[in-house]
Amino acid sequence: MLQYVKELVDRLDNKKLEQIKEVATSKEGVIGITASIVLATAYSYHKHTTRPVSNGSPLVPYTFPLVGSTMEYRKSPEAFCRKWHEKLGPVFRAHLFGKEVTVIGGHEVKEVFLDKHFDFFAALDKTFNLRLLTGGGRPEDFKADPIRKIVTKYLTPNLDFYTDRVVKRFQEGVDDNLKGADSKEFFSVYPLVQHMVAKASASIFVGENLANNALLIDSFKNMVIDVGSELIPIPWIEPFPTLVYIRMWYFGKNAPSTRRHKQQLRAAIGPELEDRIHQMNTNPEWKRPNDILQDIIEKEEHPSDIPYIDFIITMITAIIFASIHTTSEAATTVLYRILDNPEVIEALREEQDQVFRKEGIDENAGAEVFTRSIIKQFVKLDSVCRESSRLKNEFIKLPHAYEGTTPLKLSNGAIIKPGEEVLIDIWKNHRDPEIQNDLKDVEQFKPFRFVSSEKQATKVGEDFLVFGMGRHACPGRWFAMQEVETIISMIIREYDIKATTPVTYPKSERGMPGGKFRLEKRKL
Ligand code: HEM
Repeated sequence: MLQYVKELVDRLDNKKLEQIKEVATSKEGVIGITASIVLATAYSYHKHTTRPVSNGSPLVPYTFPLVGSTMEYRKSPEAFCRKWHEKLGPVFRAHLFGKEVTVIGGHEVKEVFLDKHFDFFAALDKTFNLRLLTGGGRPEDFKADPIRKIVTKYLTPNLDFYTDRVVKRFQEGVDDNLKGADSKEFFSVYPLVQHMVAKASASIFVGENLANNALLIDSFKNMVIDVGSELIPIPWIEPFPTLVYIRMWYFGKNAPSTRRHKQQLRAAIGPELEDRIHQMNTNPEWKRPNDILQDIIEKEEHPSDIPYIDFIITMITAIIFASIHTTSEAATTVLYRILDNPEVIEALREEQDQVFRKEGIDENAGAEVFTRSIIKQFVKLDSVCRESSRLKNEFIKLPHAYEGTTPLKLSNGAIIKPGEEVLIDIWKNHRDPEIQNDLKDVEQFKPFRFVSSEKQATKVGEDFLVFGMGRHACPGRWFAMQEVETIISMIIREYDIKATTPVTYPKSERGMPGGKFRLEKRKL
């Protein structure tokens, strides 16, 4: 029945969805939805008695249908992963987030990441559909492929070229926060690095001029957080894809924060776009700005059936969603590890001095020395970044939808049916000594363990899944890690940093490390 309703909603246009909203919020609608939920629950309860095996995989037993094992997982994802891996092995079935799914860890993750029939974005769309959430664009414009192409063609090959402006904007980001003071205690790392990342990324994505626009920077920083905070999972909705879908659409249509960000992006990018097109058409002397926006204008075809500005805003929105929060969170994770292990700071400063001496760089030089080729020589720093990311609170995530047309049998016997989703168990692979190539003390943070191992922080594999793996592995990872490593390099070179309260690490799947810290200009 629910599948039928889902298909119905998929075929509806916005006007009809408005009508559904009216019905859903009426008294009769509420009674109808409640009755459907009760009926579906009863049906599901009847169907799901505790079975030892499901679709060829051992099944995590659960008592209550619909809820399944979600509560057990959310109470302590780590305990859940540990317990069920020990009992059931690297691949098992579990009723999580509203449905039975196959959870895949161990070497078998390759069978998902390397199979072209598995699609991360198709699965993500069901719980985080960017088009619905931002209330704009056409379904095909919010796909990964065009964004992947833009990142791969225009961003990654030009990272060296962009170094100067990145460093300048990082510096500005710190100055904005210190407001002329030499020292300040911060409540948390995230807002500081998020501001730095947003400014530097904006200067590359939409250009130097727009990176000075405070409202646009506000959207770069807060769009993802505002949308994400509206989507805190509601356990009673999760089992009903149609309700999840309506919730996203309703939020995208009506939430004041969505409207604000859409308006801010349009108000900033619209006039800039008009001006650039005017200049390109009329002024042969015009100096072409070097940024991703200009690359898109000149080299990307735009669909003729949507206004040009909508196309551009859709692209920029998708890039913002992929890049700003992810990179800021990564930098936050690394910086807290360093604050928690202050001896690392001295080792990293020594590494900088050694590289500077080798390259004949004056030891009093400013942050502009952190070019890509210099950053690449900071192997200790890179190891700290990989190790911090390996131990991050990543548990069971990265849903992948199986888009093959016939059932697929994994090597362990698990059957994946067309249309089903699998989830990846990052926690297991990041802590399994065998997968980790016989690393010792896998639970411990050992900052320099990857120094001589050819395992850079951007090197994906079954032992490092932060950026996914295979042909859809994150194409922005070189840019992201360069930003993270430049931020850390700059901060430790120019400031003394010290945790002023104990660093805390989240035990749940949401959240980041926390704790206050002090930044103080170094007296060299
Ligand atoms: C530390 C920061 C980042 C993390 C942790 C991260 C993580 C990920 C992950 C897990 C995926 C899915 C991979 C898969 O399906 O196997 C992904 C895909 C993607 N990421 Fe990132 N990402 C980061 C930064 C960025 C940046 C800075 C950009 C762009 C400038 C970016 C653009 C993309 C795109 C376009 C895809 C889709 C690739 C495809 O499906 O072909 N990411 N990212």
